[in-house]
Amino acid sequence: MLAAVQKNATRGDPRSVVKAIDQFCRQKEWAMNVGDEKGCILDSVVTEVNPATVLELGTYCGYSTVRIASLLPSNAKLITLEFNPDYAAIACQVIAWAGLEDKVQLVEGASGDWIPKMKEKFGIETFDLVFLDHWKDRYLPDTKLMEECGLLRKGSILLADNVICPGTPDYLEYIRNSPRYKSQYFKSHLEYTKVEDGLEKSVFLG
Ligand SMILES: O=C(NCCCCCn1ccnc1)c1cc(-c2ccc(F)cc2)cc(O)c1O
Ligand SMILES: [Mg+2]
Repeated sequence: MLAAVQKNATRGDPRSVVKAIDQFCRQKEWAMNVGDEKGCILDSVVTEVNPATVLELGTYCGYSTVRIASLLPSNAKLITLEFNPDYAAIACQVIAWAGLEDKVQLVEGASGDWIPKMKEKFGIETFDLVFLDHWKDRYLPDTKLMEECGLLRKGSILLADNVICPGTPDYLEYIRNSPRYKSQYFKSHLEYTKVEDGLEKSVFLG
């Protein structure tokens, strides 16, 4: 995938990086990027929220990192957490090829360890937008942890990938029944397939 980006995408052109990855995943080898269809929904939410601070849980190869960072205002900060060192190493190069390294802080490690350190390590007060795309059984515990750490403010937006496939049943049940969130489901498809999947957008009400 990285070779395809370096061969087919223009340095410093995030859209060409996104296009090169989508082309590779459609023609050569499926990969678990959020993809072009759900990516458009992600783009519209990022544009609407116009966030100054973003947390991405699950960098993988940096596809959604590039999509989000390319839409951020110049002073905005995107912190992206990746547990797998091999994914992180690729993502770092993909983000650099897109020319977005100044907007992105790629952190390697476990979300459960890093979320409590966000304020002290990165000077973050609260996140305007959180994109959840990591282990599906971590969406719920990490959301509760963000609440406990005071990282969400009235109006913070959580956008969760894969709520249907592979699925995040405990997270959906919690977020849709909690009086502290207002949720909306965006029906779509699993990246590069016809299988149903979707994004759940939730506003923290404080
Ligand atoms: O597992 C996924 N993502 C997490 C990857 C590891 C995250 C590591 N990490 C990062 C930070 N903390 C922990 C994922 C899976 C699929 C999928 C769907 C159908 C299928 F048949 C196979 C796979 C589709 C996605 O869109 C996904 O996001
Ligand atoms: Mg995903």
